[in-house]
Amino acid sequence: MNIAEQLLSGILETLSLQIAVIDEAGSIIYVNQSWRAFGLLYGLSLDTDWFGISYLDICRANEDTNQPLLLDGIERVLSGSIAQFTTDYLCHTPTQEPTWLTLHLQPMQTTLADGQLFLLSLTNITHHKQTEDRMSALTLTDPLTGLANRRRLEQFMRDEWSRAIRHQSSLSVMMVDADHFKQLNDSMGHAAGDDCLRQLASILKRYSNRPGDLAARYGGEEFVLVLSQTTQQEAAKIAERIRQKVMALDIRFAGHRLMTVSIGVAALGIQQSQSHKAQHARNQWLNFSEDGNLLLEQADKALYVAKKQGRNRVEVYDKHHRLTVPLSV
Ligand SMILES: Nc1nc2c(ncn2[C@@H]2O[C@H](COP(=O)(O)OP(=O)(O)OP(=O)(O)O)[C@@H](O)[C@H]2O)c(=O)[nH]1
Repeated sequence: MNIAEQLLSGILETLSLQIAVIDEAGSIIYVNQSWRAFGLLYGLSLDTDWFGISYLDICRANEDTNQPLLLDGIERVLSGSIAQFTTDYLCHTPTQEPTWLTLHLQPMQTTLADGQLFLLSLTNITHHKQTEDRMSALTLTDPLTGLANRRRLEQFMRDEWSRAIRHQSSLSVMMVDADHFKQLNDSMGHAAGDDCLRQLASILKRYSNRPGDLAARYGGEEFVLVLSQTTQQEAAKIAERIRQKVMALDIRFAGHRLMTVSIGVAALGIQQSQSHKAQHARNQWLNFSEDGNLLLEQADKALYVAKKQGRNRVEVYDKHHRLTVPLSV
């Protein structure tokens, strides 16, 4: 080997990137040190002879890579129908935490072999994925209380609304608003006000344990609790318990005023029917399924009534006007 060749070989063997060179049939011609080291995680030795093994067969034999999209991408590059292919996949090795890998394949510019050669690289992107997950959790969380923020709530409502209609199950939401909070802030100070909001949030968190439940900060001193598979009556009972738990915090301000909340409850009712008319109406509702906001608006109207009626109370959206989706069975 001359100096340039030694240098090149040194670079390839030192790279953390896993590299393989494959031919038009997908057979491996070369793998670097990182590729061999990754093989250790599957119980292979560093001396494993990779030469001549079909990379396509390796992919087909592994659950993580036996995906139509991935195999199709590789085959299309090898046949020359696309110039290059990149995809991310989650790799479960038998011996370590799942690893996110980016697979990239493209033809090489070389005259070494009779046919075309291709450079295949696998880059570990687990660290980037974890950062991405942390960032997206941050953008969906309210920093003061740790509850979901409004953006997360909107996503969640859309999903739960269409799930409730599809599965013909009930869905309740409640809007919880601290009473006279401006006065509380004025008499106790903003920092103490923040602490009260955190205590209120932790009560709501306790009532949102199932996967279909969510406690969110809607804004300011207003919160929303979404309860899947919960009827209007059940939600009203929970709302009443929450109201009492807030009183039991025994937070006093402006002389002797007790911190309380007003709560508005609204629920999606289900009316089961086999009629053609009901089927038609159901399809119309399904088309309407992005509109979980309707329930929030109704809970907000009920909350307005609770405030008007003197605060520290639970109001349920008028049951004669509540949303009733006709569903076929
Ligand atoms: N400490 C604190 N206060 C907040 C926060 N967000 C909103 N607020 C305060 O909450 C108060 C809400 O006031 P209003 O909308 O008048 O409502 P209220 O005084 O609770 O009156 P009612 O809702 O009618 O009982 C305002 O003074 C806001 O400054 C926050 O993050 N921390």
